[in-house]
Amino acid sequence: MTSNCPVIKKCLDKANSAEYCITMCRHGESEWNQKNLFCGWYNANLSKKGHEEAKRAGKAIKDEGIKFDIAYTSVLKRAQDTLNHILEVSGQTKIPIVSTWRLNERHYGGLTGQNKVEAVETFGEEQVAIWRRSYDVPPPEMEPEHPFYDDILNDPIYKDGPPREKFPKTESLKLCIERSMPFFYSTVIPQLKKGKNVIIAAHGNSLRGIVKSLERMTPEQIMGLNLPTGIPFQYRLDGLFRPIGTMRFLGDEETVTKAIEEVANQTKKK
Ligand SMILES: O=C(O)[C@H](O)COP(=O)(O)O
Repeated sequence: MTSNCPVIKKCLDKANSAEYCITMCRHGESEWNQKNLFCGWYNANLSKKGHEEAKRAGKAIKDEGIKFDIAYTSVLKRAQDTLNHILEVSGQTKIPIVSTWRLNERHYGGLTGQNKVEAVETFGEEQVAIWRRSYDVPPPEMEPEHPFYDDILNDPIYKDGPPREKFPKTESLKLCIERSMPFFYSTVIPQLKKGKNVIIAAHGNSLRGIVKSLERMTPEQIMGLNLPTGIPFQYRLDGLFRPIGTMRFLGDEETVTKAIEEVANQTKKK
């Protein structure tokens, strides 16, 4: 794209010249992933397999010689423990880590704690697929009598937010993006602008929201995106933070494809 306007030309030159790289990774398998339960804001542990996945993610980053200046993660331990494994294995435990609820998994509302296959038996495959992968249709709200309502609302990990009056009862991907992307643009992008190497360790849907925003995907396109647990991926970005090419996973294609299919098929009977 070209322009004779000096201001536009300067902007285009900047966009075409600058290049940034950001690494992101969904947490390793959690104990609730292992039980095939909707998890959302419940603070589940990593499973044994999830710890191993996170260590493998660290090895992949170490083998590529990727060095970070700063790391971002959610307030949920499955993402924080994944990040710690990555930084320990790749020998960079001294970098600053910022944890924020804004990078939390999307809140799964009343589905939290439900088995995904049983949810399909109750609500039907199409409805569950819409709740899992659509852009703006949230699952049913988590009501005060929900078995995990108090555990989540009163979890001390939320002492710094969100405020009680804005504490979510459920989230669509759109609502998740509305609290994650302001953080991304106001906090993460400025670090990239300063030439810092950034890693974000977060969750399947909070990362889908970042990918949708970066790639300017339509609601139809984002429906088809599933992210595997514990496999880092990178974007190269131009001066306007638009992706140069698509996401690149740090793993062999067969492993990545199989892991993505497993996520997509979690609602199917084994
Ligand atoms: O929160 C959860 O249940 C999972 O981490 C994401 O689940 P999904 O892949 O069904 O959205």
